[in-house]
Amino acid sequence: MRIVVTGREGQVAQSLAALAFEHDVEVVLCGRPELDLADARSIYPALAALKPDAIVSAAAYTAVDKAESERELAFSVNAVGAGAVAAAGKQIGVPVLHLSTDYVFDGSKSGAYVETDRTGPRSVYGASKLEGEKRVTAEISDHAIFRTAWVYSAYGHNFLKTMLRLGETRDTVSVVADQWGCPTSAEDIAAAIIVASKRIVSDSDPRLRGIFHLTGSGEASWADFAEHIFACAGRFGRHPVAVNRITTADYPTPAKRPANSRLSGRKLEEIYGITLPHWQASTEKAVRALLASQGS
Ligand SMILES: NC(=O)C1=CN([C@@H]2O[C@H](COP(=O)(O)OP(=O)(O)OC[C@H]3O[C@@H](n4cnc5c(N)ncnc54)[C@H](OP(=O)(O)O)[C@@H]3O)[C@@H](O)[C@H]2O)C=CC1
Ligand SMILES: Cc1cn([C@H]2C[C@H](O)[C@@H](COP(=O)(O)OP(=O)(O)O[C@H]3O[C@@H](C)C(=O)[C@@H](O)[C@H]3O)O2)c(=O)[nH]c1=O
Ligand SMILES: [Mg+2]
Repeated sequence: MRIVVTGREGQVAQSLAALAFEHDVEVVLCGRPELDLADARSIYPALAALKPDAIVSAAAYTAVDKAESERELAFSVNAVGAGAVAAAGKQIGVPVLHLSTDYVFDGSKSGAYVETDRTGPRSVYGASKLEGEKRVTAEISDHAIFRTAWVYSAYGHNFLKTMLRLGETRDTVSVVADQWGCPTSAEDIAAAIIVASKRIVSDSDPRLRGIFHLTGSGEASWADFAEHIFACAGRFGRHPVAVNRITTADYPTPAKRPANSRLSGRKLEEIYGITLPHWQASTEKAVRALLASQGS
């Protein structure tokens, strides 16, 4: 089975490529210049040429703060581009597995969000991803949308790598303790997406289609996440770094983020039988992989 993935250097794209062999699938990454999400006309020819059995729509404009001043580009990539990927899947005749985000929610709920909860993005990035979800749903019925969150890995840019970089030169890092969510390993997402792709390709059950929440088990504030990252790094010989727990008001950013974007994984568990590992265990794996590759 050949899974064609949008994006080349992205965390999820790279993790899918890394897991292909052990899951006995072929993963082909497809990105710029042939496939440019900001150029909708490039999308169908680039994907069709690769003869996919399933398409994983993982590429996106993910710079949350920058998106506030690049609204047009964010929507062109995350909304129009995502819709064009879905339309291409429909034309080729294969399912589309699309990635979305916890930032579609406003964060005012007290418990974990379920798939049917009302959305209300607080940022341009979140709004552009929500519009992407709507377009994917409108373009192709043979789709699954996976909302994930707080993604980290040894690849690309992410909070875990930012913390390890800051920790190299500091003894204390200030991190917000009043935003809650579910840190999620890109590798765990990739494994789940491969399993889901196999299911969706071979089973026309409508219950496998629609929106699903796909996040690491457990929950954390960004400060909790940072503390755990530094604890893991300490076990691999890094000097201790303290986390100064601050509030959102102490850390102004261009984009507003939800105070609570914990996602419930119950639907995914019930329908696909998939549960991701606890974020703490996967964070330790990612820290180990990163520090081993840096030789520290
Ligand atoms: N990162 C996170 O914390 C979260 C991510 N998500 C969603 O999960 C998905 C995967 O995220 P992640 O792997 O972290 O993403 P990354 O930010 O690591 O990578 C983004 C990818 O999108 C590609 N891309 C950006 N613009 C374009 C464009 N115009 N044309 C083609 N490709 C483009 C990049 O291309 P190139 O390879 O050329 O750099 C890169 O491969 C995204 O849909 C994202 O919205 C959801 C929740 C959390
Ligand atoms: C770097 C840093 C961030 N923060 C805060 C800012 C923010 O509220 C929170 C996270 O900051 P970041 O900018 O790293 O993360 P952010 O870009 O908001 O991450 C998001 O990316 C997109 C793509 C998603 O889809 C989301 O699920 C989420 O992962 O931590 C600190 O408090 N101290 C710090 O030193
Ligand atoms: Mg960021």
